[in-house]
Parts: sequence; structure tokens; C-alpha cells
Amino acid sequence: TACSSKFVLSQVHPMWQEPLAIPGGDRQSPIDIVERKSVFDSKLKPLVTNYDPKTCQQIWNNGYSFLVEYDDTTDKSTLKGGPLQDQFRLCQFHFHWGECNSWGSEHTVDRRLFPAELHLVHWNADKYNLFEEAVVEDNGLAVIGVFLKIGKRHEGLQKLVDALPVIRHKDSVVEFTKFDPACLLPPNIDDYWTYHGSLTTPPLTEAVTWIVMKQHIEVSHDQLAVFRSLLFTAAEEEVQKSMVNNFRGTQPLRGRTVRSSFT
Ligand SMILES: CCc1cc2c(cc1OS(N)(=O)=O)CC[C@@H]1[C@@H]2CC[C@]2(C)[C@@H](O)CC[C@@H]12
Ligand SMILES: [Zn+2]
Repeated sequence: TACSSKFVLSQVHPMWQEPLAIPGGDRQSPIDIVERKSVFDSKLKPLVTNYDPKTCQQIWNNGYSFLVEYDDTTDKSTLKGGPLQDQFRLCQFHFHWGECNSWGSEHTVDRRLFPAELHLVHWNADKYNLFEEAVVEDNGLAVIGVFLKIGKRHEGLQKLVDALPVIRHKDSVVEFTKFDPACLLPPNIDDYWTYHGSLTTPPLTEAVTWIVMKQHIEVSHDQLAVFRSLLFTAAEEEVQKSMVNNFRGTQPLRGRTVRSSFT
């Protein structure tokens, strides 16, 4: 299968065609984070997350990943500090993963790939009124990235894993409540890399302050296997396609500096 060690990752085609022209194009994500080239910035503050599980609303398969969506009409689930000047509201989190454990993450660290990557998407509620407004602004979005590794079962993730079979097909949605996304963060969120980039799925807008955690979290092989049981395709389509390899390849750094909050 494609997962045998001799298979070359470059032959894995992401599920959507890269557009020819990209808005701006010199601040695209994801990137390869070269540890020894990242610059320690002592002015970077600790990240402050304040998530209210009661704002968790639903989980849906959007045909690219599955998104756990939060009520972002008030300041109940917020992110501030770190590299951020303003307060951001959590609107959704989702994951990217591979067809096997050899690849699946979007960012890489010294070219190292992880089996999956979690993205917690926030928008700047101090400056804008809606996610859709912020998504086209330089300082509009902040996304926390967390790498996943295969290891012991993640107890907090299991409630999410149990909901996935109900949303197997594209455009399916199910109510999902009282989930605290803080349980998906690693123990130490003070060590991270940060840089200016873009969304990694259309509209690919260059609106994101990326905050990539140095520490990963562990999930079990069986938990990640349930991610792979999802489908890109809608129920009525005759050919069903497994939702795997839903990651974008790394993009040119174009002179950007990656800062680190740790030495
Ligand atoms: C799952 C990857 C995904 C989906 C979406 C975004 C971003 C996403 O991943 S990423 N890696 O953070 O770029 C930002 C735009 C979002 C979209 C989900 C659907 C929307 C919320 C639309 O309803 C309007 C804006 C859209
Ligand atoms: Zn993402």
C-alpha cells in the first residue's frame, strides 16, 4: 500500500488542486520550521487561553476535515497573549491527517512529519465583528497548531472520536456540546514557534498569526484510525473516498522569520 516505507510522500496528492494564483503568495502556510533558524524573542508572552465548554455547539464534516464549532458571538472562549496584541475568539477546531502514521501533519519541524495536526482557529474580536470579516485581514486570525503522535489513548479525545461515525459523509452535522478544547493542548503551552502565514485551505488568505506548539499530544492508533473512517464524499455519491491526506504541502518561507518563545 501507499504506506509501505519505500513509498515516497511526494506522490501523495492533497485532495484539492493548488490554485495557480494565490492572493499575495509570499506568506503561505504551512511551512517547514527549521529549529536552528528560529529566533528566540524574549518579548513573547505566555499564551492565555480561556475556553468555555458550554460554547461548544456542533461537529460537521465539511468535505475537507471535520470541524468542531463554537459559539463565537460573545467573548466566552478566547485566546490572548503570546505574540497577539488583541483578544481572539475561538470559532472552530479541526485536524489534518494521513492515510498512515508516516505523514499527515501540515507543518514540519526540520522536515519531520507527524501523523496528524490539530488546528484551533480564532479570529480578532477586538478589531472585527465576524469571522468572515477577519478572514481577509492581516491581523484577523490566530491558529494554534498542535502535533499529534501515536501513543497512549487520549481520554479527552474519545468523546469526539465516538461522534465521528455519525458524520461519516460530507455535509453531515451533529450536535456536540460541553467539549473543552483545552484538553487537547499539551501540558506546556509556553514553548511555541510563531510566524505570519495563511489559511492552508481555500480561501488561503494571508490572515493568520500561526502559533505552533513545540510539545505534541499523544493519541492511540485506534483513535486516529476512526479519523480515517470519515469520507470526503457525500452520502449520495456512488464512489466513496476516504478522508485521508487532507493536508497541504509546505510552502516557501519567502524571507519570513520564525520566532520561538523558548531558547
Ligand atoms: C477544515 C479546514 C478549514 C476550514 C475553514 C477554514 C480554515 C480551515 O483550515 S485551516 N488549516 O485553518 O486553514 C477557514 C475558512 C472557513 C473554513 C470552514 C468553513 C467556513 C467557516 C465557512 O462557513 C466560512 C469560512 C470557512
Ligand atoms: Zn487546518
